[in-house]
This record gives sequence, C-alpha cells and structure tokens, in this order.
Amino acid sequence: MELNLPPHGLPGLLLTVCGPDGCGKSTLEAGLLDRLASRGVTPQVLIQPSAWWREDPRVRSTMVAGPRSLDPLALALFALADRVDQQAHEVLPVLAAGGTILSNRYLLSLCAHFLTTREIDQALLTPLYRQLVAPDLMVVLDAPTPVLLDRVVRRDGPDPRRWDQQPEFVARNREAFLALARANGALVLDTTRPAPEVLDTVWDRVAPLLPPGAPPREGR
Ligand SMILES: Nc1ncnc2c1ncn2[C@@H]1O[C@H](COP(=O)(O)OP(=O)(O)OP(=O)(O)O)[C@@H](O)[C@H]1O
Ligand SMILES: Cc1cn([C@H]2C[C@H](O)[C@@H](COP(=O)(O)O)O2)c(=O)[nH]c1=O
Repeated sequence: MELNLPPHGLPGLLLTVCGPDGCGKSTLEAGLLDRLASRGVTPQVLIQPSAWWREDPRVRSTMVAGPRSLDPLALALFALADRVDQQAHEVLPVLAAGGTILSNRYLLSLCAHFLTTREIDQALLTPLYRQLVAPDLMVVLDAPTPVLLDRVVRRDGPDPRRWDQQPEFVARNREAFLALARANGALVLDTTRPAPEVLDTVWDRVAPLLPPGAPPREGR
C-alpha cells in the first residue's frame, strides 16, 4: 500500500520511528536525542497517538477488547483526527520555523493496525491519509514475533487481552509494517541487533539531513 504523502516543503526536518509494540522505538528515540544534542539540535519529541486518543476510555476498552469497544471505522477516524490535529498544532509550526521533529509512531502505525485487523476498507481512508505530510526519514523497526511478545510481557506484565500480547495479531502486525515499509521507502532495521548498532545505522541517515553548521559529534 503506497501512501504517496505530499512533501511538507518546509525548512524543518520530520523524523519518524514506527514498528510493532516492543520493537525498540523508545530505545532508538533516546539514542537519537543524545546524538542530536551533540549536534546542537533539540527536536520536538512527539508521541502518536497523542494523549487525546490514548486516554479516551473507549479507546482503552477497545485495546483490550473490553465492553463498549469502538466501531473500527470510528477508531480509525478518531486516530486520523488525532494525527491531523497534531500535525496542525505541533508538527507544521515547528517545521515552518526550521525545527526538527522526532515522532515516536506516525501514520504507518495507523495503517499497520488496520491492515492487521482487516476491519476497514483502506481505500476509504487513503485519500484522507494524504492530509498528512511525508516524513524526511521513515524508520521501521522490526524483530521476530516471539521477541516482540517477550519484550512486551517482560516490560508490562502478562495481559492476554491486549492486542500486542496476542501472537497472531503481533505476527500479522509485523508483516503489515514490513509491507508498508517496502512500499513507502522506509529504512527497516532488525532490533535483535544491539541497540548501539541500530542507532549508528539510523544516525548515518539522519546526520546528512541536519542543517549545515551544526557542530560534528565528538569522536565520530
Ligand atoms: N536493539 C535492541 N536490542 C535489544 N533489545 C532492545 C533493542 N531495542 C529495544 N530493546 C529492548 O526491547 C524492549 C522494548 O523496547 P522499547 O520500549 O524501546 O520498545 P517500543 O517500540 O518503544 O515499545 P512500545 O511501542 O510498546 O512502547 C526494551 O526492554 C528494550 O531494552
Ligand atoms: C489505531 C491505532 C493503533 N495504534 C496502536 C499501536 C499500539 O498498540 C497502541 C499505542 O499505544 P502504546 O502505548 O504506544 O503501545 O495503539 C497506533 O499506534 N495508532 C493507531 O492509529
């Protein structure tokens, strides 16, 4: 599924990190923050979905297949509304001012979720997805399904009702991310490789995108 998102055309930089739960997004984000700081860049860090979506009681219930789960199309439209609003208020103003954004999850996470559940007709939403701008760098992190499951259970404790703890869901979600990454030119990295190696590979793609004049990181 090719998204064909429009370029933002603004002086700033939009970096996004996506992938299934437990793939290592937050770990990479922490490393990137450190590297960016060493080049004098303090990015605006965004988490998608935002608290507006995440803390909604019906969304929370939906995530554990609880009572009054949201209709899938309603869930998708709410997730998209969240992204569109975040773009208007938190992404575009920063890019327009020449700033850098580091987004933990982006549109690919929304698409991957519904490619996984197969609950909605993606063709319905594709034109709306194009309201969102293309990142300057899209990273998709991956790991084998048993590794992802193990990381999430170790971190959060077992809760078999959660979609990110169901082996079939996680396996399909992973495939959805990989297919989207292939179709949309994302940099895919296997996080069974040590975290510093993953960071080095991503940094090699980020560093040339930074504005000239930023001081090089010592020792590199
Ligand atoms: N490259 C890596 N090698 C080994 N372990 C890793 C790597 N990256 C992350 N991990 C480990 O995997 C676990 C999950 O990582 P992290 O919280 O960064 O994932 P996440 O994608 O942000 O998860 P979620 O989306 O569920 O919040 C952590 O215990 C972390 O230490
Ligand atoms: C619809 C939709 C779902 N997700 C998923 C991916 C994660 O399982 C959760 C986000 O919560 P977490 O605390 O970061 O695990 O929701 C998504 O990210 N985006 C979506 O649009």
